[in-house]
Amino acid sequence: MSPAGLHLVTDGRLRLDRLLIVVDAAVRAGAAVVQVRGKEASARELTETVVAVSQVVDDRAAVLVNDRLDVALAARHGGARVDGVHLGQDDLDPVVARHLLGRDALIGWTAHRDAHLRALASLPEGTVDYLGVGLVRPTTSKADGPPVLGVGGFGSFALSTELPCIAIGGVRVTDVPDLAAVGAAGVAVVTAVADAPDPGAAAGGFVDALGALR
Ligand SMILES: Cc1ncc(COP(=O)(O)OP(=O)(O)O)c(N)n1
Ligand SMILES: Cc1nc(C(=O)O)sc1CCOP(=O)(O)O
Ligand SMILES: [Mg+2]
Repeated sequence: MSPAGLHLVTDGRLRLDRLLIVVDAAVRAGAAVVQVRGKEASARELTETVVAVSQVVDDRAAVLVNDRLDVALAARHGGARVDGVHLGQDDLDPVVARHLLGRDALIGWTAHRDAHLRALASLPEGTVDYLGVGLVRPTTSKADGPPVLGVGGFGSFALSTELPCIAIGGVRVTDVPDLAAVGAAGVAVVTAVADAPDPGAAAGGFVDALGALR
């Protein structure tokens, strides 16, 4: 399963009915990955959201769970197709996630410092499939986010790893050509799609911009 393309990261502020409309529009437009993120949700609420997202997505995109390996496993146990997880540096060990989710799962890890690359190098080969690297620009979607790298900082980081790097943090559709030119395999967005007047059109803009550069 390839991590390349547009990742829609869901906006935990949205009600479930609106969230599913945004997910459906983004996937219809060609988003490759939907990452379900709900920082305030209980494990049970987040599992219900993952199951509902998985039903809407069907086989049109990969479904990942942000942070919560337990939720990914619970949703799978309930019969939902969950393809993997996106883990941060403070989340469960990706080695444990790989062990529990299996060889075919898609596992992403957040990285934006040299120390993260050293930690990556200490993992068994094949543990992590891609890196989420940001911030590209300031964002209102993550409290206490990491420092802004800008496109140049993202590019330097991407050069120092062989794993595909997904750019995140305030990414706009007009950033895509520059990000792709410095090595982005894809981009992950919350606001640029969820807050757009027409989320499907916004997602389609990203998909077209990424596709035009392949
Ligand atoms: C694609 C992608 N990249 C990075 C992140 C950030 O993950 P994390 O550091 O765990 O921060 P939270 O999303 O948990 O606030 C991501 N979610 N997706
Ligand atoms: C969830 C998340 N993680 C980031 C990181 O850099 O680790 S930035 C981010 C939020 C991205 O949302 P938007 O597209 O609205 O800026
Ligand atoms: Mg996290």
